[in-house]
Parts: sequence; structure tokens; C-alpha cells
Amino acid sequence: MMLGTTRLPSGLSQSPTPSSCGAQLLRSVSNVGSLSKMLERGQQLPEAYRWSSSETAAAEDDPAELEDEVVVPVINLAELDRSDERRKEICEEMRSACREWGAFQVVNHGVPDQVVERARRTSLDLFALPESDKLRAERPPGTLFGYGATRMASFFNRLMWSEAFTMMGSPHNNFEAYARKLCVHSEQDFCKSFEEYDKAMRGLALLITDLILHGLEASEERIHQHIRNFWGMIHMNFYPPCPSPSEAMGLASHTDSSCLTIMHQGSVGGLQVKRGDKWIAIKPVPGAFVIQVGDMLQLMSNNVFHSALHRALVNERFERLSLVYFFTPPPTVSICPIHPSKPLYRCLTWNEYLQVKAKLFMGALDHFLLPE
Ligand SMILES: O=C(O)CCC(=O)C(=O)O
Ligand SMILES: [Fe+2]
Repeated sequence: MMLGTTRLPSGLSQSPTPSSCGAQLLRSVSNVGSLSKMLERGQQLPEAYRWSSSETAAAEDDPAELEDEVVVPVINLAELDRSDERRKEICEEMRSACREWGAFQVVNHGVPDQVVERARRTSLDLFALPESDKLRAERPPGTLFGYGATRMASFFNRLMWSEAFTMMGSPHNNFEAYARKLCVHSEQDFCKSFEEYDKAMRGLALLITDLILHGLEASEERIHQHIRNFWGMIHMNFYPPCPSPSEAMGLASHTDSSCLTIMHQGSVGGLQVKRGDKWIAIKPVPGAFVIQVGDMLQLMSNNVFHSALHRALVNERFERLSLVYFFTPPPTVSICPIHPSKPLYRCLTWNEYLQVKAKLFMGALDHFLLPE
């Protein structure tokens, strides 16, 4: 996802639409959910959803790629607290993955399966709502939160085969307002399920960001204080089965604007990360979270780590849900490269970054490079 455009604070102050749950909205915007139901197997994908084969080609389709399979590292957190040595090893595994891939998976992370399953079920229930209900939470233009097509859609002249939903996590979660807007079956269950998930993700994000930044020769106490104020966002992507997956794009290639992204992709794969000139699938590992370096971590690390270029492909048989947690700086706090003798970037606020990203998209980080 490309997070956001313009003024985050105005996006944060969304209030529930003052309409009752029984009333029908007059407006009806078709989305891939309803489109996929209308399309029978074998029927052609509408032109607007058709991408060129060079854009959708998967490296795995090439048998030469399979001989020497390269995989994104899977890091086991089970014995993190066993000893200082083990902790250092894990830090080094993470830092090496962030340098080489901008991504890795973690297992034995301590987040209970039930918390993940409940949040996934609640998310699927949301996407299954009638379109008129989902549209009650439609994201207002220029803001971050709500329901709709991905925000980076404006940079592409083709439509993507996905729909998404974004809510604010702690410290300013707006789950209750969204439960009301969406007329969910049980507001209490909805809020509980996302509160638990948000709490677990925040804990994991703090732990992993700490481990990654450990060793950047910065004062750990200072880093910890700093990232403790970071914000969370819960973002759900839904990809219905697609009648012609080789021509379609779930989510086009992008980097995340966050500091760190934690994603649960479930058992249906589709996520790919670019390494050199090849797309490599991040295959689902049971119980794992995919961790990705976002643009802000690239800046904070002064280019020691790089944000991962990634995309999501779709398939013909299975629907797919990716449950994403973006860990971001607060909108107006100054973010700088951490303690380098020669900073490559000037300091910025996340708000400022989002505005530039909304204009330049992939060129946004370069915009903040200091002259040599
Ligand atoms: O669904 C996926 O695999 C990718 C999601 C993603 O990259 C995003 O939401 O930013
Ligand atoms: Fe992303």
C-alpha cells in the first residue's frame, strides 16, 4: 500500500456518517467483489482490469527460476530471551534480511492464533457486507481511512483486482466509529476483535523495530522512547477469485510509506517482493507474519535498510485476505536518519512525506535526499 496523501489530521477526525443502518445509499459504485460475482468463469475480464503480460509475469512461471529457489528469510523468535547471544543472532538475521530483501517472515512471535483468526474472520465479514453498507465508510478523497480501491490507484491507468479497508489503530483507534458506519452485526465483537489484534501488532512492531534498529549505533533508550510514540493502522486487502488472473493485478508494485509493515497473508499466497530484476514469491508459512521495511525505516536507517518493492497477484480459485498493520511515525513529529556521521536525507514529518508521495509516488524518498 502506498499510505496516504494530504492532511492526515483531517483524515483522522472522520465521524460516523449520520445515516441509519436500514437506509439505502443512493450511490452505487461497483467494486471487484460484486464484479467477480457477476463474471462467470470463462467470461472475459473487463478491459479496464487487464494489465500487460510484462506487468503481471511471475518469476516462478519461468522454470529456470525454480532450480535455484531463493526464499525470503524466515526468522524464529522462539528463543529470543534465551540468552544475549541468541538475541544478537536474531538481530543480525533481521538486519541482514532488511539489507538484502527489505523483508522477512517471523514465526513463534507470540501472537496467539485465536487473535489472528478472530481479526481475519471479522475482516472477511466486512468484505461480505452488501456494497451499500461498505460504502457508508467510503474513504473521502485525500484521506487515509475508509473503504475503497487502493489509494495508489491514481498512479495507474488500469484497475486492480482488490478492495481495501483502512482503520486507525492505537493510540487513536476509531474502530467504534467504523463499526457504526458499517452497521456491523455486533459492534462489541467487532471492536474487541480489532482491539486485540491492534494491541498484539503494536507489541510486535515495537519489538521488531527495536531489534532492527539495535546496533545502528544509536542510543537504544532514545530510539525506544521515539518509536513508542509511533502510530498504528489496520489495513485489510481483499482479492476475490479472478476469472483471468494472468491478466489481472491484485496490487501493483509499490513500497510502503510506513516505518514497518506487518502482514498476515493467511494460507493463500500472492505477495511477491522484487529482488534485483526478479519477482520472488513470499510463500505462506503457517502462523507467520511477513515483515517489510517501509520508506520511513529506510530513511531512519540512512539507507542501511531499504524498503521492499512488492506487489500482490491474484488467482482463479481462492479468495485472499491480507491483514496488514502499518507502524508509522506520528504525523507531525520530525523523523531523521539516526545518528549517521553523514546523513543522506533531511529530516521530515510523515505528513510531509505523504504529501510528496501522493505527487511523486516511487520517487518520494529521493525528494528528501540532501545534496552531496
Ligand atoms: O496483499 C498483499 O499481499 C500485499 C498488501 C500490501 O502490500 C499493502 O497493503 O500495502
Ligand atoms: Fe504494501
